[in-house]
Amino acid sequence: MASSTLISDTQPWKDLKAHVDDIKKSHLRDLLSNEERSRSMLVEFDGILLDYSRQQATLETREKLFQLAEVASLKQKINQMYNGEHINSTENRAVLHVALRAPRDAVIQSDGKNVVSDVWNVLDKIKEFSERVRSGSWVGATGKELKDVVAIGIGGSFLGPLFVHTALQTDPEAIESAKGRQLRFLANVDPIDVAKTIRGLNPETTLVVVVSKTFTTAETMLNARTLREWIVSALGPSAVAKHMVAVSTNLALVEKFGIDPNNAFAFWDWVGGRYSVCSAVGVFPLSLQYGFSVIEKFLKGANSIDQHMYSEPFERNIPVLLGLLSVWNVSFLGYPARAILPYTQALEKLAPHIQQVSMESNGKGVSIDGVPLPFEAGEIDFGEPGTNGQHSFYQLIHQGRVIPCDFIGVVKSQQPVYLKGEVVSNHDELMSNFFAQPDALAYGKTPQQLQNENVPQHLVSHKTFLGNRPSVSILLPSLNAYNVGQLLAIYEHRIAVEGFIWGINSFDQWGVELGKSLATQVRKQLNASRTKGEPIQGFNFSTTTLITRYLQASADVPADPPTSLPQI
Ligand SMILES: O=P(O)(O)OC[C@H]1O[C@](O)(CO)[C@@H](O)[C@@H]1O
Repeated sequence: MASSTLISDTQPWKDLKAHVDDIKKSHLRDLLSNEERSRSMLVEFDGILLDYSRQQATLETREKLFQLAEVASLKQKINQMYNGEHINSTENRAVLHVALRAPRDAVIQSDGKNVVSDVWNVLDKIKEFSERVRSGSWVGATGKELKDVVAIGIGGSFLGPLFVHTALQTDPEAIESAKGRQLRFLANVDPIDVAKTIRGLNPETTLVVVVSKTFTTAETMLNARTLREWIVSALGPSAVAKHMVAVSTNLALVEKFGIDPNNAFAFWDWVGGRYSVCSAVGVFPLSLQYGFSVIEKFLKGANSIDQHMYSEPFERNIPVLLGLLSVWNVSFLGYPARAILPYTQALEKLAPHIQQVSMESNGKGVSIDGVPLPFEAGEIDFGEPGTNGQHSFYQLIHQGRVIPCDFIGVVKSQQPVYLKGEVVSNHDELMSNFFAQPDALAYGKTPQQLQNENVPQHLVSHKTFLGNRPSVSILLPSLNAYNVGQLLAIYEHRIAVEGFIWGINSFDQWGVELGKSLATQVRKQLNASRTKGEPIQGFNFSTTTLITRYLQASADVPADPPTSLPQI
């Protein structure tokens, strides 16, 4: 396929379009009665079991998707990514988050340089520094141990680390290694978030980590200045050297801010913000909390999937299969959303993280060559852990819109509970739902079944479930640092596969810029109005009215307010 050809102009795309009618004629109820088909839709790798037999797809669909992958040059694109080619063409950057979790002796080149040695130099520095803090040999300005860490960052400099932290909080090994320590995150510029984050913390025992790839993000920098003020007002200006450290690709700005670059942990422009959890962005704050050895297992888990993605034939390649099926659901069956439904509370921050990775990566309107797409790319991701979600939005999933679901279950609970007299453990109860829901969605319930159950006629249509609603089931052996790394990499690669097929650039994010620059204009006018009484100008009637109302109603805010730190 010529590089400027849209994927939708290719024969395999057209074949899949034509195939939709055949698929829509069959019901999952019937497809699932074919055991041979179901068997061939099970894939196992390194303890993970993927079952995609509840997709509205046959073996013929799969074959056609492989033909689409072929014409989209999927294998070549994966290789280009792993070989450090500048596949993020609009920013002229390589995309090498796989290098962040490669073993020490691996060789991954970018621009003629083996980046793995740079990665391990930073990992060694993280290990050394975090051990000093954890052992109490690095202390605060008043000689007290730094037991509490606040990581300031937003978007990719927040969501991934929060997801991993939340997952590890229930892992016995991680709990043990985090005893007596606290890790908190500060993302939103809302002063309420600042107040909540520092509530109950003592600056004397707190280490603040400013995490920002660019070190220019407005929210992060304002929060960093606020917490610097919190430290300085309690301990004096010299305390910054002991209480503030940074993670960034922009060490010059780190220094300008007043943080010693020796206490900064670098990463590189070939790491996209939303793909940065395996860089110092995640590894540093998480190592402070759990110790480097726990976080190294997380990196090893991600690396296991990186190797699988690179070398496994597509028929058994978990991220490739998932990516192709997502394209099938979105672009052919017309289901634009996906629900991420982990049946473990430990993964409650998986969906928020994947929202960014997926929607910032694939929410694009043009091809990588800048040609408007004649189809809609990207997926709307949302989710909640089961069973909570069942009591929230599952009604819509069962009887309203068709939303392909990812069910994620864990064989061994990290915190099993067995109550005397109960028939099943709490974990069995949870997993009963994990096994039941996909079949409820797939089979549904027919009017005939309801009539056989003597349901009154006027309720039959209300109680009917059409079924034929697709899902995948992913079963993990347990949930520890290693498995969390595997799961992260599966989603990262699946999203890349979707983008490679759609022929878009999954690694830039120009769509976040417009709102940011408009906010700058508003900020300037708020300032000019408050300090010089200038009228609001240059906006439409609606925006002018809203801003003016805001200014009038908050007129008691002094033009040059005294410094105050939020307190709740
Ligand atoms: O790490 P930084 O540079 O502060 O950026 C934070 C986030 O902001 C974004 O640019 C979106 O606004 C994300 O892509 C990024 O993860």
